[in-house]
Amino acid sequence: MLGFMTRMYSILYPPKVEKTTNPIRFGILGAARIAPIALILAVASHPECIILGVAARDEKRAKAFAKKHQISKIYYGPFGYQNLIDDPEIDVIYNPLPNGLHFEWTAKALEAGKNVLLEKPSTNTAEEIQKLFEIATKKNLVLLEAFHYRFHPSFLRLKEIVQSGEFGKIVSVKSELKVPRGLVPNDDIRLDYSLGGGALMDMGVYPISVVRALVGTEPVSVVSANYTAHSKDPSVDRCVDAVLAFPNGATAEIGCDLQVHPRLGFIPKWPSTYIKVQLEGGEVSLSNFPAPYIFHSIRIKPRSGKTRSETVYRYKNGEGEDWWTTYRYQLEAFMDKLKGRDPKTWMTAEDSINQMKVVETVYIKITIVKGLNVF
Ligand SMILES: NC(=O)C1=CN([C@@H]2O[C@H](COP(=O)(O)OP(=O)(O)OC[C@H]3O[C@@H](n4cnc5c(N)ncnc54)[C@H](OP(=O)(O)O)[C@@H]3O)[C@@H](O)[C@H]2O)C=CC1
Ligand SMILES: O=C1OC[C@@H](O)[C@H](O)[C@H]1O
Repeated sequence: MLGFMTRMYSILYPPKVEKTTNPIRFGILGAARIAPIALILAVASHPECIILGVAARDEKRAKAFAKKHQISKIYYGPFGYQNLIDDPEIDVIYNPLPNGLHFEWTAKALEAGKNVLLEKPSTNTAEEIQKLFEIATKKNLVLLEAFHYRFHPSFLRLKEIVQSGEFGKIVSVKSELKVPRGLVPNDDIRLDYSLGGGALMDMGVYPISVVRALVGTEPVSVVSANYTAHSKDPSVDRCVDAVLAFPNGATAEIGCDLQVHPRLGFIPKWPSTYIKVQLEGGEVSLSNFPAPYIFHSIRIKPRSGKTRSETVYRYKNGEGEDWWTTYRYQLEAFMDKLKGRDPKTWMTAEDSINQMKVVETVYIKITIVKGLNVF
C-alpha cells in the first residue's frame, strides 16, 4: 500500500530535475486530455527536454491549457496547428489529435522537418503509416507510434518469460481492453466515425499489438471477428472480439469494448485489462498492462510446480524508477533515439505498418470498412 501511495504521489508530483542547456523542445497539437499524463508529466522529470508550445483551435482553450501546464508559446485559430509546426524553435511534435487526423498532421509535421511522437493508433490505414515512415526516413527524423505499455519493464519481463523457452512454445494468447459503460460519453471522438472512432481503433489496437509482440510473428488470418455496433452510430464498433491464427499454430483472442454493460443492468463491471499466455508448460499472465505503474501482477503458473508472482517496476539493471509511468519509460526511449543512444526497446516502422495491416484485416472481417484502401 505504501509503495502504491508513493508511486502515485511521484507520478502526479514528479521530482523537479535540472534541465540541460539546450533541451529538446516539444510542441503539442491540441489541448488533448491525454497530453498531461502521456507527455507533460513525463517531460517534467526528464532532464533533456521541455514542452515549449501548444496549439488549440480555440484561443481560450489554448491559453487555459498553457497556463495550467506552464507552457510559454501558444498558437490558436485556423492556422494554430500549422504555426506550431512551423515554429523553428520546436524540435518535436506530439500528436494526440483524434485518430482520423493523425495522418494529415503528422505528415505536415514531418514535412516541416519535425520529429513526431504520434498517438496510437498511428493512422487509419497501413498505407498511411507507411507513407509517414517514408517521409521520416527521407528526412532522417524520429517517428514513434506511442504504444507506451511496450516500454514498461513489466511488459518486457512478461515477454522475456514467454520467449525464454522455459515453458515451451506458445499455444494461445488472450488479451482484452474493455471498460464499463459511462466512461466514453456520446460526444467523444471515439464514437465519431469521421474522426477514426470505434472500439478497435481506440482500445482493440492494444490487444492486437500485445499478441503480435508476444508471438513474435504476424498473424496469417483472422479466424473470426464479432462486433456490436454502437447505439449512437451503427458504423462505429462499440465492441469487437476476434480470433487470430499465427503461422506457428498459436492462436490469439483479442477483445475490446467501449461500453461494457453492467451486471443485472445496474452493477458496473470492473475494466478488463489483461494478457494471458498459455504455453506448453504453463500459463503466464500480466494484469493491468496499460497502466502497470498503478498496480500489476505477473503470474507464472507452471503446469507442474508452484505458482509464483512478480511485480516489475524497473529494468533489470536497475534503470528507471518505481514510479515511472509507461509514458515516462516511452519518453526515455524516444529521447535516447533522438540523441543517438540505443533505447531499451523500440516500436519500429515495420511493426507499426504490420499493426495497421492486422487492424484493417479485422475490420474487413467484420465488414465495417473505415474508408480503408486495402487489398
Ligand atoms: N496513449 C494513451 O494512453 C492514450 C492515447 N489516446 C489517443 O490520443 C488521442 C487523443 O485522445 P484524447 O486525449 O482522449 O482526445 P480529446 O477528446 O482530448 O481530443 C484531442 C484533441 O483533438 C483536437 N481536435 C481536433 N479536431 C477535432 C475535432 N474535429 N473534434 C474533436 N477534437 C478535435 C482537440 O484539439 P483542440 O484543443 O485544438 O480543440 C482536442 O484537444 C487519440 O488518438 C487516442 O487514441 C487517448 C487516450 C489514452
Ligand atoms: O489509449 C487509450 O488507452 C486507455 C483507454 O481507456 C482509452 O480509451 C484509449 O484511448
